[in-house]
Amino acid sequence: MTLLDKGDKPTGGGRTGEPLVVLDGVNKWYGDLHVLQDINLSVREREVVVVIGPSGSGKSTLCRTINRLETIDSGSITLDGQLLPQEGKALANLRAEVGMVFQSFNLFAHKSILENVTLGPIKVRGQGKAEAETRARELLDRVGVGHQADKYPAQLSGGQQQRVAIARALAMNPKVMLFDEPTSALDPEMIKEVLDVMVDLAEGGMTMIVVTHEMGFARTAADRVIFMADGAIAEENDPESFFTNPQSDRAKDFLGKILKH
Ligand SMILES: Nc1ncnc2c1ncn2[C@@H]1O[C@H](COP(=O)(O)OP(=O)(O)OP(=O)(O)O)[C@@H](O)[C@H]1O
Repeated sequence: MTLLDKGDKPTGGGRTGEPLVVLDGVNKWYGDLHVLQDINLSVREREVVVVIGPSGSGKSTLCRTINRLETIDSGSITLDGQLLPQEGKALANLRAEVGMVFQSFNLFAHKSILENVTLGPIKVRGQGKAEAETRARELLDRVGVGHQADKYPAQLSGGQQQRVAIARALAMNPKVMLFDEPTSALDPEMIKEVLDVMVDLAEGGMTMIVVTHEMGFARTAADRVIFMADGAIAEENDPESFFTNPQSDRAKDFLGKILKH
């Protein structure tokens, strides 16, 4: 079973559709550090883009600019043709359309699992409680934690909490899901359960941008791998070509190190 049937997504012939998230000449500085350097990136509907690169290369910052957790200094970012708003209600609505899953699960400790998932739909989307709860239970079932709905985050394993975080993002019916190292804080046996949910999402046609060190996921689920170095997109390719024939010395060096582990 997939979390989203292909039929739920617009069809465009082939696996991917129209450009959905478009970054055009995006630059960002932290003081003197040019953390994002002229980023041009177009992610299409239903495309799964995996972003890899050395520590400090700007991967998280890239994700955070896409849902405006960070502002940019120049260039533009559009979602479905709309410029990303900077503030106010429009920004809250935008965040609802861009689901984000972080390394740390960021669940509300004093709310039940069910409440964690219904909060956004009720507060931001204006859904009724009953409708939000029905949808939340459905999503929690689908990520395999439906039986934990009445518990609190501390009573769940890390892998279970991360699956709740994914359900919480999906409850807002996002157009795109961003994952920033979603398995980095997990014990090895829990990594697979989270990756399985992500593969399921990818197969279901969700548009995804995933920062990860899980090269198995990149090889099997990605349509495209982007290699970042020093704040720039140094190289991009389909996974097969990227992993078998990286072009730049930086990418070769990076893969040499990461694939040894
Ligand atoms: N709020 C901030 N203020 C100043 N510098 C920052 C800030 N956030 C990140 N940086 C710096 O920006 C650079 C890019 O950071 P970023 O977290 O985007 O990299 P990354 O590729 O995701 O790294 P990692 O794989 O280690 O998470 C780093 O040098 C980091 O120290």
